[in-house]
Amino acid sequence: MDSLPLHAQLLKAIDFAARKHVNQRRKDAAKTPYINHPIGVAGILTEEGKVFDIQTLQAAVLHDTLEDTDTTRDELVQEFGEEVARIVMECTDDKTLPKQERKSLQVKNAPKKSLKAKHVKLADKLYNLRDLQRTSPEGWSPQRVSEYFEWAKAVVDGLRGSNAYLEHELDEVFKAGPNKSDRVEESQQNYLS
Ligand SMILES: Nc1nc2c(ncn2[C@@H]2O[C@H](COP(=O)(O)OP(=O)(O)O)[C@@H](OP(=O)(O)OP(=O)(O)O)[C@H]2O)c(=O)[nH]1
Ligand SMILES: [Mn+2]
Repeated sequence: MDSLPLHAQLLKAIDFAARKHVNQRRKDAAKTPYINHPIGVAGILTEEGKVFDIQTLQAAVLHDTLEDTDTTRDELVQEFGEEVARIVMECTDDKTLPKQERKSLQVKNAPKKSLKAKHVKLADKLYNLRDLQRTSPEGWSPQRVSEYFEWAKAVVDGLRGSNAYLEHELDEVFKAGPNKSDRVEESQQNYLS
């Protein structure tokens, strides 16, 4: 594994995640393939966070495999080594817990995460919040979207001090709030009328 060039190590993670998420879709009306999300999270890390560490990028691509597919920790250790497996574990919620408890544990545990896991978590939240600004998942009320923003802000506050670029982008998202796309549409309508 370590003998592969870095770009091949990253491709291996992308291929692994794509096969694991193959039958999953995002919750948007267009049913976007789920894999767009982990790849986008890794893209945010390089293009906006200036994070180029290979283990962090592999973990970003793999970050939802333990939580949302049949992937095991051992499999990640075998394929990608202990450090990548550890970062993915740090980004994984215990789905056997009730949802409210999972959500409060994310807030409570955010400051205790390793720097690499904090980077992945910041990029994950940034992707999901922008996705919410773009369109609501099917069945989500405006109140549920606002609550997600409020909760995500509490998690992000616990991750601060780890990447100024990502934190700045998140501040912009929080400043605009959940209805950004509505306002853009309105202003475009005004402009056209
Ligand atoms: N905004 C948005 N999110 C979607 C969409 N499709 C799937 N998701 C996923 O849904 C999760 C947020 O929804 P919730 O109802 O709060 O959480 P849950 O799925 O864990 O119960 C995120 O999980 P996560 O990545 O594990 O992150 P986290 O929010 O749990 O930290 C996000 O990736 C979509 O179309 N838009
Ligand atoms: Mn995610």
